[in-house]
Amino acid sequence: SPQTTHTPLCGAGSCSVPSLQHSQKMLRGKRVIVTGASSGIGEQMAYHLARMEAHLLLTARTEAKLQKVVERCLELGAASARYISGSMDSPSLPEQVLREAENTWGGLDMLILNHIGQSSFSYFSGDVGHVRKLMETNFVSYVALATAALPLLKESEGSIVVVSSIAGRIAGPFTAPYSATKFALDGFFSSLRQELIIDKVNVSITLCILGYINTGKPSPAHSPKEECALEIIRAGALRRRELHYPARAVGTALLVRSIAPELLDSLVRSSYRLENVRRT
Ligand SMILES: NC(=O)C1=CN([C@@H]2O[C@H](COP(=O)(O)OP(=O)(O)OC[C@H]3O[C@@H](n4cnc5c(N)ncnc54)[C@H](OP(=O)(O)O)[C@@H]3O)[C@@H](O)[C@H]2O)C=CC1
Ligand SMILES: C[C@H](CCC(=O)O)[C@H]1CC[C@H]2[C@@H]3C(=O)C[C@@H]4C[C@H](O)CC[C@]4(C)[C@H]3CC[C@]12C
Repeated sequence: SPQTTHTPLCGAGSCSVPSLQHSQKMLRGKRVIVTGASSGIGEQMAYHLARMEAHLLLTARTEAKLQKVVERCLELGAASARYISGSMDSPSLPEQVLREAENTWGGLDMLILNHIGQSSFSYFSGDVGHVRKLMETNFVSYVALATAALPLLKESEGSIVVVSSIAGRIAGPFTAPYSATKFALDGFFSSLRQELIIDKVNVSITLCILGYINTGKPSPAHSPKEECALEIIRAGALRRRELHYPARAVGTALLVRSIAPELLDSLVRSSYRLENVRRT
């Protein structure tokens, strides 16, 4: 299928699981856009890609942070690194980002969609305006970026990587707007993947279903952002349909949901200390 036929990863009859080194080498000299690259998982993806000697175009709102990330990427060995700052709730930014890639590189190999707007962990406040804005930032801009990138990715037989969450597969409480944006990503990009396969277009779409990742202070309960970032890049390079990270936690939750959804809902509800959750 177009999801798996791009680059032969192992010789006939040899390995079936390509090595980490192999997927890293596959990115040398490739032209990659990473959104939400000024902090967290996106920043770590930029550093891994820099070590792999990729060409990088990074985006986020905060120019001062992007400048520092670009400098570090160049120190780490990026073939080139630049940025565009702006908010992804602006309808013109996705086109601008893709124009920059076309003008500077003449093409694109991988689009990593990772940014998210501000969300809080609280009861739904009834603020429909917030839902609309978050849909623009977390969902519509992903669609706009992928749409603008598709002609270039068709030419290079490249890849789209969509960073989503377990909250985009299993709706727990206190994340209604965020969860809605992540469910929407699954619907859109899984449908688009089907169309690309029907049309024999060799552009892969990898949907990343992440559990809780440590993007702040070190915590044994959360998975490390550095490893998570590497797994996302690797899944994209290998043209996987989905990444589940951390594999065991996400896999178990999805399995329990498919067998006993009400049991899972109740386990999720009882895992929170309700007195700590805000109502506004
Ligand atoms: N951390 C976790 O536990 C989990 C994360 N995920 C997913 O991983 C991805 C990365 O998350 P994480 O690293 O934690 O997030 P962070 O909050 O650390 O980073 C978010 C990035 O998006 C940028 N950003 C924020 N608002 C906007 C905006 N309006 N327009 C453009 N860029 C914006 C931020 O930079 P700036 O403020 O400069 O704009 C930053 O670079 C997300 O898709 C998230 O849903 C999924 C499951 C769990
Ligand atoms: C509770 C979820 C993890 C379940 C698990 O352990 O498997 C979390 C996974 C993603 C989180 C959300 C996220 O990353 C975006 C926001 C970040 C803010 O700092 C807090 C609110 C979030 C909506 C956050 C909420 C918990 C998760 C859904």
